[in-house]
Amino acid sequence: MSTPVITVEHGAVGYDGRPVLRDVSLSVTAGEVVAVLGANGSGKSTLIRAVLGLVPLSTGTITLFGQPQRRFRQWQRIGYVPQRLGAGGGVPATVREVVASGRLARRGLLRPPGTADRAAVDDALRAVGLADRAADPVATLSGGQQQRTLIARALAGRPELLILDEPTAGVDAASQEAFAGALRDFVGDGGTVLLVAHELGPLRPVISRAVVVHEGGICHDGPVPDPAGHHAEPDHDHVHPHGPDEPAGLWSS
Ligand SMILES: Nc1ncnc2c1ncn2[C@@H]1O[C@H](COP(=O)(O)OP(=O)(O)OP(=O)(O)O)[C@@H](O)[C@H]1O
Repeated sequence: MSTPVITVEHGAVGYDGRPVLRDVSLSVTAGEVVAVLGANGSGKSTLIRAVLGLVPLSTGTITLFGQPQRRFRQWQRIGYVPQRLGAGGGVPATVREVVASGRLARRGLLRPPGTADRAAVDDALRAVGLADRAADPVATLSGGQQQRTLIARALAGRPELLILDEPTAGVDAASQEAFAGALRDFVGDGGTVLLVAHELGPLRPVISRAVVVHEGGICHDGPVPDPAGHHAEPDHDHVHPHGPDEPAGLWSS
């Protein structure tokens, strides 16, 4: 069997002494698309930030591509798209410039972009359906298109593992479809994906496994669970309390 791309063993994370994740174990193998689901504040972002080494584990271990995280130096193998901070107004850069910045770790700051860099940027723009917007300032794009630009930036680095925090939250349907297609191509080329999501929408057929975080632990690891009955309806507003046996807010809270 191939070496897992990500292994978390008995991982715990706390902020200011307050535990957020307790005894979390997770393994992701090459070619998987794993969705991390769970209610607001359950610790989904914390889990992927721990994998990326952005927050330290208080106990437990993480390995990346078979190497202990603390000794891992090949961060260019991983592309990361953080949670969107809202409309990023005032960014004067063009779409191409933002996507090209995803090549910096590969080529080094002092070397001018070469043919391979330009090809990687073109491929990434095409993958997310933004080739025709390459010359436009990012600020003139819709929120969904801006999010696609950030995904293209991560893809331009030609990572083997893509980690995304709520890539489709608040994103228009066309962008969600474009992103699902880009993910499918990325995985078809041998990539591995770990993403946080609230609603899977068009991503659902691309997801191979779901991990549900609940009260600091993983309460489900397996096939994508069905959103229970009316919870799947877009206008369901979650004003009622959840039943005792339902992982509260599986899809949203
Ligand atoms: N840097 C931080 N310092 C202190 N507490 C934090 C920090 N980041 C997150 N938390 C807290 O840790 C808990 C888990 O947060 P996290 O962002 O991991 O949850 P989440 O499941 O990703 O939530 P959401 O769906 O709202 O993005 C929350 O109670 C949050 O307030």
